Amino acid sequence: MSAQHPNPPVPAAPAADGAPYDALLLLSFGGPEGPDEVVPFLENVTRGRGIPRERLKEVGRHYFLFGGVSPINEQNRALLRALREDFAAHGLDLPVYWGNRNWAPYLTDTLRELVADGRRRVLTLATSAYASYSGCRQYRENLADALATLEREGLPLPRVDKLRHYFNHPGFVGPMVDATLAALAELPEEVRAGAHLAFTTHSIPTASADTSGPPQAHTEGSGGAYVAQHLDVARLIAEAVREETGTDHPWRLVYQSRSGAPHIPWLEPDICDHLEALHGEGVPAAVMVPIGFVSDHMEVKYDLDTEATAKAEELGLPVSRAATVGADPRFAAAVRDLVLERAAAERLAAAPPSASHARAPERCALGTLGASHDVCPVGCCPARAPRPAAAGTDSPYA
Ligand SMILES: CC1=C(CCC(=O)O)c2cc3nc(cc4[nH]c(cc5[nH]c(cc1n2)c(C)c5CCC(=O)O)c(CCC(=O)O)c4C)C(CCC(=O)O)=C3C
Ligand SMILES: [Fe+2]
Repeated sequence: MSAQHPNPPVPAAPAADGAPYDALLLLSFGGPEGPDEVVPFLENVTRGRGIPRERLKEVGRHYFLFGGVSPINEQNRALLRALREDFAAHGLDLPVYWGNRNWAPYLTDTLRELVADGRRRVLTLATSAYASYSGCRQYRENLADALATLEREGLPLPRVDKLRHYFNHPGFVGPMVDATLAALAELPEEVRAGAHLAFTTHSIPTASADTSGPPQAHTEGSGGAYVAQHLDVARLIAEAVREETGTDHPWRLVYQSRSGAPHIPWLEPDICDHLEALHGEGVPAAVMVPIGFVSDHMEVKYDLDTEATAKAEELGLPVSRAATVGADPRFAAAVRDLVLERAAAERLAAAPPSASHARAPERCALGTLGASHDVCPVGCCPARAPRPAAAGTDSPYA
């Protein structure tokens, strides 16, 4: 076609260049989509993780309250659509695939499909914005496991990379600022000005928080990169809200969704204890802002909208809850920006020193921490029992 055309038409704007990548992989947690799927899903999640039986029964009950359906898969389908629309609208010709850690579509099946389609260079977007074992390295372990399966099956192995942490990207923070303003507006007017902001994220064992991020950030009792990154986002949102409303809403980073044995220390305070403390201090209202999550999945729908909201009602404390970014077009645009940034960085790394066309990409980031590393170094967010992890310096795969 175009090879025979004497004068191929020049595109009006240069197409966005995703090379060397030939696929984006949306990698997420997965969730059940019916009552029969709840128990097998929870077995997948908790295999070998030492979660008490009682806690499992309790968490199963949360899913059954919602008909056995987690909202997370539908939310990922919406994000897929948003990404594909955004890429198409901006000339980024990169197919987007989706695979999960704990439920269908399973990551291993997605990787098989991807190589069958001829894809060999994959960039991964995990639905967790921050550094932690659960939110980063565990996904890298899942990638290594899936690659090991493909290898056993004699399939070609794609090279798999992972996008940097995006907690401080303006396309992630911006929608949360708007959501916080909207949640403030939902509070009764007479308590609004005095409302506190309760930024929430998933609690993790303090030992795991202290070793989150690259090794140089590992100090006992510090909370590591996990806590530092959340504090930076919380501060950014609180400042933007003050600029917008003219009111200085006091804020705190708190935690939710604790599991594990009671004698093991996890990050505190819990959102419910925090609401009780606020009420005790005479604070008139609170906004819960789940900055730790990318969509309004079960941890948000149950732990905040059901449990914490019931607690607030019992106290007589007016509360509202800010939406997560979900499939916001600004988030989809942020992913495109991160893909193009990483693709440019990979082209630069592969270019001979004399190549003048390869330029260092701009790395967009708000706050005090700067843009995160592209490739997790050795010892980043270590597991209790070391296992192979892909898409890092210590990856057994190229
Ligand atoms: C940091 C973090 C994120 C945020 C980053 C990310 O998004 O990845 C996250 C997300 C999620 N966690 C989820 C569900 C669960 N997490 C559990 C257990 C655990 N999570 C942990 C941490 C995190 N979890 C930890 C340290 C455990 C203890 C056991 C272990 O070390 O693995 C359990 C077992 C039962 C329980 O104890 O709660 C369930 C069912 C869902 C799906 C929701 C839905 O279905 O809509 C999502 C998005
Ligand atoms: Fe979790």
